[in-house]
Amino acid sequence: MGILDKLFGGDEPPSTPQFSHVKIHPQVDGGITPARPGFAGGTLSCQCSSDPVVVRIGAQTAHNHVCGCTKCWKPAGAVFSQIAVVARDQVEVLENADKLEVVDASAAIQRHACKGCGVHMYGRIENTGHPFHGLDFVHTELSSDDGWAPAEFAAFVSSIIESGVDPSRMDDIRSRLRELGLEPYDCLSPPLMDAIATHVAKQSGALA
Ligand SMILES: N[C@@H](CCC(=O)N[C@@H](CS)C(=O)NCC(=O)O)C(=O)O
Ligand SMILES: [Zn+2]
Ligand SMILES: [Zn+2]
Repeated sequence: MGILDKLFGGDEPPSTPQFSHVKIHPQVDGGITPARPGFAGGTLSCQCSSDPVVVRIGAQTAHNHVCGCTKCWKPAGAVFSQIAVVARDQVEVLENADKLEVVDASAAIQRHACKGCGVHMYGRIENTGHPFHGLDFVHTELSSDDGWAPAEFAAFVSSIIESGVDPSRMDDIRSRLRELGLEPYDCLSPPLMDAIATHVAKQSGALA
């Protein structure tokens, strides 16, 4: 294929990780930017053009990943969300807190969404017995600051079918995730699943 075909379209789609017709999420589709060493947080803003909700995150996030579940907020057109955790005491609403509402009070993760644009600004676990109590869930793509920890894996991949993705596309989607270095799992990653199981075993007494 000549250079003009490559630039302006030929028969074969380019196959480098930067160019794929399988779209996952805007933060990973063009390749993944590494975290900046020493990065210590920033601010998130919702998508309202006036009076946006602004949230300060006072630390680097951990366990960033793309999530295919139906409950996490996704930007328009994205098949996956991108979500990370940070200690809840590092999350502070700076502006327009009155625009926030909890989308589903019965969910384990209470997602505080903007009533204006629908973006989830943070998800909080209020159940003190939950394995992830103390951690808030945030979408760092809502920040214009550079240096956030990038996605490391893909969670709840099969769940994208529940949003209407044709099951016949799953092989291509899992291949693309692996190409991007995002190992696909149908629940959380093994370290996080082990952490949950350890917590449950300690609560039941099966582990000391
Ligand atoms: N298949 C379900 C999975 C939902 C689910 O379990 N989501 C995970 C990942 S965010 C979770 O921890 N949910 C807890 C919650 O939503 O409160 C769906 O897509 O709705
Ligand atoms: Zn908004
Ligand atoms: Zn999710």
